[in-house]
Amino acid sequence: MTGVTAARPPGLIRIGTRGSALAMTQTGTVAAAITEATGLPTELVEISTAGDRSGAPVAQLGVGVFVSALREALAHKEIDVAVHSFKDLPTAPDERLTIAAVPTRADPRDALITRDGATLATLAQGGRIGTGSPRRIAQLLGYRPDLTAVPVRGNVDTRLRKVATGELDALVLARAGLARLGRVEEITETLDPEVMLPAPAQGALAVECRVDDPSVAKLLAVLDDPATRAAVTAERALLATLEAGCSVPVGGLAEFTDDGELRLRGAVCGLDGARSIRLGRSGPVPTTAAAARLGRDLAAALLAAGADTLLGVERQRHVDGPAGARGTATTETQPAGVGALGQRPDPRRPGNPQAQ
Ligand SMILES: NCc1[nH]cc(CCC(=O)O)c1CC(=O)O
Repeated sequence: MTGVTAARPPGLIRIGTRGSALAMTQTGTVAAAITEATGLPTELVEISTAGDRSGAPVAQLGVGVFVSALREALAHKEIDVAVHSFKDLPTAPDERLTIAAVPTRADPRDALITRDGATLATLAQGGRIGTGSPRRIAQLLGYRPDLTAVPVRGNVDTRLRKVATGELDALVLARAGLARLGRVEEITETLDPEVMLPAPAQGALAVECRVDDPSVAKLLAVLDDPATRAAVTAERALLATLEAGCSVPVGGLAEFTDDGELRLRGAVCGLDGARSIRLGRSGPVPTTAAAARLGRDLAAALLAAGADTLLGVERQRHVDGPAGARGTATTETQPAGVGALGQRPDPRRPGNPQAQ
């Protein structure tokens, strides 16, 4: 890929994507929606990311492994638009870029796949369950301490085959990914967020362009779903304030209630699953700033309830003053022995918990 732009047809929108089946499918959907809404032609540009090239566990590769190469190509004008799984985006903003659209989210929950119809409750004692995600491992062990988590990488087919052949007894994947690949029929159980709180922004896409390209930003705006944007903004503000990336056990899910308020649930887990702190908070979110405040407020409440100890991070307790959001809904703090449980594997993110 080069920065050459001269030869393209007028109006052609170049959309960068990872090459995985999941990424190609979701980017194809966004491309079709752009053409539908604007009449402009699109071209998919496949970009290989560090996360695609390495087979190492994502928790070790660090934040942004599926994203950085796409963002560089976008910033350098090799593409006009980048489509990401929103949950793969680092919380630190890229000042060169803007998320011009957050399309309507798919089902954000996690899904369990087993061979014989077993559910998480009925899986055989001591079963081997495939996931390398610290968030999933912690919550699985919190519910079923007898299970063994086995790290898996690779495409969805490879992973599903490991269940079919008996190498694994079960697998946990995002429902949205399976749905986009047309594989929902493989799902044995869609996990209740009370047991398995999804990753912040799971099931949502981020459609990015350059800040200095307002004409493309304007085109993309038609794809934006304000309700999804509000929910994801709250979840991501929670994550950012907890200074957590995709490699630490933090769950977050925001949903609109019937009376139009946003209800945000958050979970911070010790890595061994023995202890987790779950809290909820809801409030009106007339603006995205209010949604972000809801997320920061819930993060502050979680930190005050012991999440800082659980994450193994020493940090200032100070977070924004009281905000518009009302009420703490739920608190389920599992038994406690306060101690040096989850040693945080990844003390990156220097910076300011207020960032974002
Ligand atoms: N980190 C990998 C990743 N990024 C997005 C998805 C699924 C689709 C989504 O959440 O939008 C997945 C796979 C998984 O977690 O099962």
